[in-house]
Amino acid sequence: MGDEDWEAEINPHMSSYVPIFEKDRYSSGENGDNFNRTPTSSSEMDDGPSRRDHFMKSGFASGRNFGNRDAGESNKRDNTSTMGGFGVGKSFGNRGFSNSKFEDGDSSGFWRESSNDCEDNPTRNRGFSKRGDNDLDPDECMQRTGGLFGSRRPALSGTGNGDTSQSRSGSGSERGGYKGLNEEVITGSGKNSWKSEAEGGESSDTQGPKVTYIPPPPPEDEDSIFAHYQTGINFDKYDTILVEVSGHDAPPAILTFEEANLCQTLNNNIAKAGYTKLTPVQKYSIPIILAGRDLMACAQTGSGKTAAFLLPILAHMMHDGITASRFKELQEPECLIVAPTRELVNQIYLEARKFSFGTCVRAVVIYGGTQLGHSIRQIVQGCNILCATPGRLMDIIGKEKIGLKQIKYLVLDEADRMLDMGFGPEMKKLISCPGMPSKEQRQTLMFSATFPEEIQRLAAEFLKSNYLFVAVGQVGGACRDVQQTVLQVGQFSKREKLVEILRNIGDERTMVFVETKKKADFIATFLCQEKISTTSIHGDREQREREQALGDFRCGKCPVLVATSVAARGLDIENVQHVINFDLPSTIDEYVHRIGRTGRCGNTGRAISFFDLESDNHLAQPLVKVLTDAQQDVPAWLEEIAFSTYIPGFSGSTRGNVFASVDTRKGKSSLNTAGFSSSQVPNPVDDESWD
Ligand SMILES: Nc1ncnc2c1ncn2[C@@H]1O[C@H](COP(=O)(O)OP(=O)(O)OP(=O)(O)O)[C@@H](O)[C@H]1O
Repeated sequence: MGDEDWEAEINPHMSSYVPIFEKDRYSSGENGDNFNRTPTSSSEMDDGPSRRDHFMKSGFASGRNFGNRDAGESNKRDNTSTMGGFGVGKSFGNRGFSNSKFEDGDSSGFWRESSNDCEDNPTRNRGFSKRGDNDLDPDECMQRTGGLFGSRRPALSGTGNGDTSQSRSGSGSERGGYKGLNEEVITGSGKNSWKSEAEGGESSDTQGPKVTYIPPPPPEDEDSIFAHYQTGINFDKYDTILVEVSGHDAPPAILTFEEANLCQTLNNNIAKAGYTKLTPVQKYSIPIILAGRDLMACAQTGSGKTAAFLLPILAHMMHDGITASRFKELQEPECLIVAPTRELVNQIYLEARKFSFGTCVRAVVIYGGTQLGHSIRQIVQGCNILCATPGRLMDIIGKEKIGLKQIKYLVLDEADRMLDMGFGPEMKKLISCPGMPSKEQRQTLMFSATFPEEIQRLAAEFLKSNYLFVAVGQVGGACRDVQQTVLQVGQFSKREKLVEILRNIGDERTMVFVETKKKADFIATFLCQEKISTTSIHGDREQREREQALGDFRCGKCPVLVATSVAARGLDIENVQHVINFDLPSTIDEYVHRIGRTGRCGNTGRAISFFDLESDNHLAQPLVKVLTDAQQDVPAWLEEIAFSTYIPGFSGSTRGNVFASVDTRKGKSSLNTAGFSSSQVPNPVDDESWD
């Protein structure tokens, strides 16, 4: 069927129900969902029993979600409770913050956990951060031990709140791990013989309350669908970035959208999205995907990787034809896109919806933390492109609402994360699900800004042997449009420094990354008390709260977003001018992703990192390399630490290969093997709920 035929098949009634990140959209309530009311500070205070349970389990009698408040009236209200919720402050308050309200309250809450979360942790000096935050949550417990990829988590013993962590960890694995704390429990089915024992164990529906959250639908009007931000002054500099393609018989790059020879509808959508010029990763990836080749592509953060895979996939689908998008109990999508976080899959979905506008292709998004029935309802209405987080995807496959027989395109966004110890086992299961076409029969595409060598080797199992590898510029390196500053700040001076910086920044949008979920709440609350409008996002927050936080940040209501690494990858938020690493992450890859939330699409941004001599020395060497490669100033003290810290396996050169991450088939080493790649070190967000 030709392009035009497909374009004629527009279904004006095709509706999709996914969240958007605008506060006004959270007032639905039409589904009768208690959690779906317009959230106000008071309503958030007024948690239902399930949430209270949740907080108790997390070691917070109350107030752990106070970081979600903006300053002002609600803030005043919050403070009272905050004293109860976080009212400990031993670790912070006794050191230079003696007047802090956090000092009040009983010591059973934050302090006990903060002794693990926030105090210096000598083990980090070795680059193997012992994650003090025992706050395992069941979503995260999907990262089970065993299997090919081993355990994603470091040992849990010997840390403060051991009872909580161990019991919760244990329950997570018993349950097979696909559950979020409040997710609906899926009863095991005898038909799911491909499921592991652990998954088979996920049969109890007595574990926690059901998730009832139904995300509000995104706006359907064309202006909203095509809303976009401007490319920045450095967009044209992309042309000067070196690109290397390896593998045999790579098709030549294209220079313009016209050369891609896409159908008229796609071209119209590209124009409406404001795209006039291809970015380098698009110039190389689009023809490769159009030629039907498997691809592993590494390109810097914010340089357009999403469109690089969506456009050629859509072009193929328009050209080859798709199963009609109509109501069916079992849907068989042609394209499956998986990504590590809920917010990211939703963002990819919105991009897919934008580029497929006016075509017969129906994109659907499903992710954890939302009502499972809602996900199923979205799917059965028709599904050609499925954007999913791994846990929810496996649930839905287990429920036999999705068949994999028709999959022609499998995309792993943030592929290194999808294949590491955390999600790797799920991805392996996915490709061995009944019906999933073999790698010879499907096209597999992997994208990321970082791609450690050993993960590339694992990736080979998913890809045809003749896959192509595209490396754009300093892959695995930081985007040059981000001005990076590293400051030496001790643990107990960090809050003071943060406030000083934020006061100078004013209202400019800023993401503040911290190490743990509890610290995210704590710092957000602290900033609110300092009258800095702040919200927070992390894996302990309910999905409704996460989406509201992102919405408040996007629209500028709360210009400061305190986040754990759950927000480090992929999120594309307009006008984020600053990233502050209040705590540095454990891995250099994570650092690169975090600072990539600013300086996107040719815009400039700033990243400030607090380097704590007590805990961050293991990062000195790779940090010096990243700074040098991105032509940033390297502080002399950092260089000194870098050279005095021996790290096995690190090349030592700060002027190494132009391509920081290279195709492992060429046998070269990569930046990310500097002793700190994400697959080698316990993941910095081991305590996180990702999907
Ligand atoms: N050719 C283009 N012209 C104009 N804008 C573009 C173009 N390609 C992508 N963009 C915009 O650039 C922004 C960043 O794109 P995208 O989110 O795909 O980056 P990314 O490379 O996937 O980043 P990350 O590594 O952080 O996931 C988006 O707002 C996207 O719409």
